[in-house]
Amino acid sequence: MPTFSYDALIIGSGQAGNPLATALADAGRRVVLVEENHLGGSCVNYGCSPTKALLAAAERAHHIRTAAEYGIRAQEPEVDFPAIIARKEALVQHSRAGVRSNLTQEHPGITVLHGHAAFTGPHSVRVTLVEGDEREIEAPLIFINTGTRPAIPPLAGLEAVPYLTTTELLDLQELPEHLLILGGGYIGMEFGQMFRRFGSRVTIIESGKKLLEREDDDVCAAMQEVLAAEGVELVLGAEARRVSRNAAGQLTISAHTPAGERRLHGSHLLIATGRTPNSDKLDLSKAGIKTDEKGYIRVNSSLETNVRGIYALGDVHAGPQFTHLSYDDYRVVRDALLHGKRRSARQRPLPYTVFTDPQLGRIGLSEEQAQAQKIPYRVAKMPVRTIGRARETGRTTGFWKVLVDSQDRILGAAIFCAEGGELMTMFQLIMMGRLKYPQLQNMIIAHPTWAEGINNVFAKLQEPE
Ligand SMILES: Cc1cc2nc3c(=O)[nH]c(=O)nc-3n(C[C@H](O)[C@H](O)[C@H](O)COP(=O)(O)OP(=O)(O)OC[C@H]3O[C@@H](n4cnc5c(N)ncnc54)[C@H](O)[C@@H]3O)c2cc1C
Ligand SMILES: NC(=O)c1ccc[n+]([C@@H]2O[C@H](COP(=O)([O-])OP(=O)(O)OC[C@H]3O[C@@H](n4cnc5c(N)ncnc54)[C@H](O)[C@@H]3O)[C@@H](O)[C@H]2O)c1
Repeated sequence: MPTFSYDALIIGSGQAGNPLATALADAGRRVVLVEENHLGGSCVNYGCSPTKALLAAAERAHHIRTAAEYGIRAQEPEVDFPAIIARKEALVQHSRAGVRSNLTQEHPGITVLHGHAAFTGPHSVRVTLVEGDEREIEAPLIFINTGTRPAIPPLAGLEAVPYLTTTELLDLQELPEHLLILGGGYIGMEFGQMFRRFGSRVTIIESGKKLLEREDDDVCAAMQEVLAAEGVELVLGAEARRVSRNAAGQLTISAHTPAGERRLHGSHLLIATGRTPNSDKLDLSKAGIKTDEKGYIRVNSSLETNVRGIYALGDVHAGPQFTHLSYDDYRVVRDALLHGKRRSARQRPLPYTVFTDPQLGRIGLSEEQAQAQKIPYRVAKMPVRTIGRARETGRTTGFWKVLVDSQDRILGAAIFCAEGGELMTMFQLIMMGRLKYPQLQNMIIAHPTWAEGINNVFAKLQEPE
């Protein structure tokens, strides 16, 4: 097997690996990047970007269906599902080609290998190329950015039925007549509303007592109300025991629920019960790299593993799994290695958005987290319908909930509102700038915008109940 030496080896073309490869190459390092599947990783190929393209189509269908509320007569939209998938695929191909061009034509200093990487020693890796050849790569710096894959729960009968994960669902050509979704997390909620709006019947089966278990009860209740109002069936606190398929192809999940035993029927089944790290096929033990009990690679605050010179970035180490965090992992490592600036990957702000309609934009502490941490707070909660922009656009569902500390600074916000992700980012900026809420109450804000809510939300500040 031929051996090649590089300054840096990146395993996985994820949201950290790609920019790190180009930054290192720009700094004159000889870099090799190994990817076993598509360049661009999950976000580009089967995560954020394709799902948001589908959600945009679903939202368009919803707008047409509700057009009469605005005095526009429209027919029930005809959903051309293969065309929706084709639009998504065009976007994916375009993005993937952009990543390829950046890593190859624009950065000839990077060697891109299409194959599977596994460790043979602390600083050596065997790459099994898709064509079948093998080569040994040695590098003093190795970055593992191999992400996750869908976790498949131990559900009796699952191996005998044709279930889907998001990866397969994104390439489906027929619209499911009735989609059963096991798991009511981010994927369950986004896909649940999306497929309901495409015209499928949807049942979400969630083991927890509420959707969005990390959020405050009022936020969860509001999300559940929105989904239920659109006709998504929610089966919460459900322990799925078995799945089966009859001769006609109908699927049935038998579940123990608070309302007793239930048999939930559907035409398709999406498994959305979380993710599992792609660390098990890396032969980490050959390099002595340690993982936690779930297989997530252990790292320190600089994202270095227990083996010097080997780093883990993105979802393959424990913690929240978002594109923007993986990208920030890249910045942490880049700054330390190329600019001599150390920054901890712990204690970072964690903004995130659930891309339902309305969106849930979240930053900082929830009320339950503030209570658990015994941080004194007051809470301001304002219904979205009090914002002029909401009434004008007819998007009055939701509320803003903002927590303020004893020094009048913002502790956190839950913005359940049209464009909630964008509006949440304003609160992130306010927190970054350490502004006090009275400074915001008299700020001149262009009228009529959603942002005007900032002037008024704090009028409702209350001590917690
Ligand atoms: C359906 C869905 C929707 C999502 N939506 C959002 C969203 O809206 N916003 C958001 O912030 N996040 C979202 N996420 C999460 C987001 O996609 C990930 O957090 C993000 O892509 C970070 O991934 P990463 O950088 O860790 O690696 P990834 O992007 O997962 O890349 C890892 C790469 O490593 C490759 N690989 C694995 N093992 C090997 C090996 N041994 N050798 C060679 N290559 C290997 C894989 O093929 C893969 O390409 C979504 C995820 C899913 C599944
Ligand atoms: N908008 C976004 O940022 C976005 C969108 C999609 C996905 N993602 C990322 O992808 C990751 C994976 O998403 P996900 O929705 O699969 O995971 P998740 O962890 O968000 O939710 C999984 C849900 O499945 C439930 N569950 C687990 N086992 C179950 C079982 N046997 N039966 C019924 N319910 C069960 C859990 O209680 C949980 O509510 C997320 O952690 C998130 O970081 C992000």
